[in-house]
Amino acid sequence: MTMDNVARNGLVLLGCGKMGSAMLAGWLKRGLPPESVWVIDPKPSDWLQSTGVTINGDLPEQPAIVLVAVKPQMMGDALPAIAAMGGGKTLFVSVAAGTPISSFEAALGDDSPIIRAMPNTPAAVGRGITAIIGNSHTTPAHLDTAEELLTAVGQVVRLDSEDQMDAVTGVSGSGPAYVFHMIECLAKAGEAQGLSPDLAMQLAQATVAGAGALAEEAEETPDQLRVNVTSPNGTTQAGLEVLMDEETGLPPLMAKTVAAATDRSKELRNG
Ligand SMILES: NC(=O)C1=CN([C@@H]2O[C@H](COP(=O)(O)OP(=O)(O)OC[C@H]3O[C@@H](n4cnc5c(N)ncnc54)[C@H](OP(=O)(O)O)[C@@H]3O)[C@@H](O)[C@H]2O)C=CC1
Ligand SMILES: O=C(O)[C@@H]1CCC=N1
Repeated sequence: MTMDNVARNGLVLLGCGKMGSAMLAGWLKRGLPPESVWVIDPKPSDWLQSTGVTINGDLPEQPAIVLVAVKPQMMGDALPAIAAMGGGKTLFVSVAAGTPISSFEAALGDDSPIIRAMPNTPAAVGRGITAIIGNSHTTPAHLDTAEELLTAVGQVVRLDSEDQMDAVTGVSGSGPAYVFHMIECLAKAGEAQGLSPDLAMQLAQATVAGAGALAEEAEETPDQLRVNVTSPNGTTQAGLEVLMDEETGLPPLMAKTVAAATDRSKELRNG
C-alpha cells in the first residue's frame, strides 16, 4: 500500500506554498503520520509549523516519494536539495506548471522515475483532480503509487502524452480560480440588484457549490441540468440569453481564458 510505504520510508515535500499545503493538508487529514513527512521551504507558514512534520531538517536518504511543489521559476535553486536522491528507489512527482519531465531528468538523472502531475487546490478538501504522466523509467507500479497517493486528495486521470499537460493546466489546474471569480462576479451582480454583500456572497457561494455537486452526482449531463433550470420564457432563459451569446457571452470568453492559460503553460517550458 502506497500510504504504508510512504509512512515507512517518508515523503519529502519540496516547497510548501499554496499547492503543497493543499495536498499536505489532504494527506494529513487522510491519516498520513506527520513524522513521515519532511518539508523544505524557506518560510514555513504558521499552519505548516502546527502540523508536526519535520521542517528544513535532515532529509531521509531514499524517501518513498519526493513531491516537487515550487514555482517553475524557482526550480533551478530548489532542485539541488534533492538531487542526491536521484537514481535510486525514490519516485519523484512534480506538480510544477510548464516544467517538462526532461528538466527533471537533467537535474535528477534520466534513470530516475519521474511523474509530472497537474493537481488543483480543491485537493485541500479531498475534491481535487490531478492528471499524471510518467517518464520512461516509471513502471506501472510507480504510476499506481502516484495515483494512490493523489487519490487521497481527489480524482486522478492518466494522460497519454505530456503534450496534453498544457491544456490540462489551462482547464483544471487554473480552473478553480475561474470558478472562484465566477462566485465573486455573481455576488457583485447580486449587490448591483440591491442585495447586501453578505447575502449576495452566501447565495453565490452556495449556488456554485450546489451546482457543482449536482453536476457531479446527477445522472443528467450538465447541459440537461441547465435545461432543467430553464423554464420557457422564464427568468433563467432571460439570463442565459446574455451568458450564452456566441459573440459576447461565456463561450468565447472561456475559450480565450483557457487558451491564454494553456499558452502560458507552454511559455513556462522555456523559462
Ligand atoms: N496554486 C495552484 O493552484 C497550483 C499550483 N501548481 C504548481 O505548484 C507549484 C507551487 O505553486 P504554488 O503553491 O501556487 O506557489 P507558492 O509560491 O505558494 O509555493 C511555492 C513554495 O515554495 C517555496 N520555495 C521557494 N524557493 C524554494 C526552494 N529553493 N526550496 C524549497 N521551497 C522553496 C516558496 O517559499 P517563498 O514563498 O518564501 O518563496 C513557497 O512556499 C508551482 O510550480 C505551480 O505551477 C500546480 C497546480 C495548481
Ligand atoms: O497559476 C499557475 O501558474 C499555477 C498552475 C495552475 C494553477 N496555478
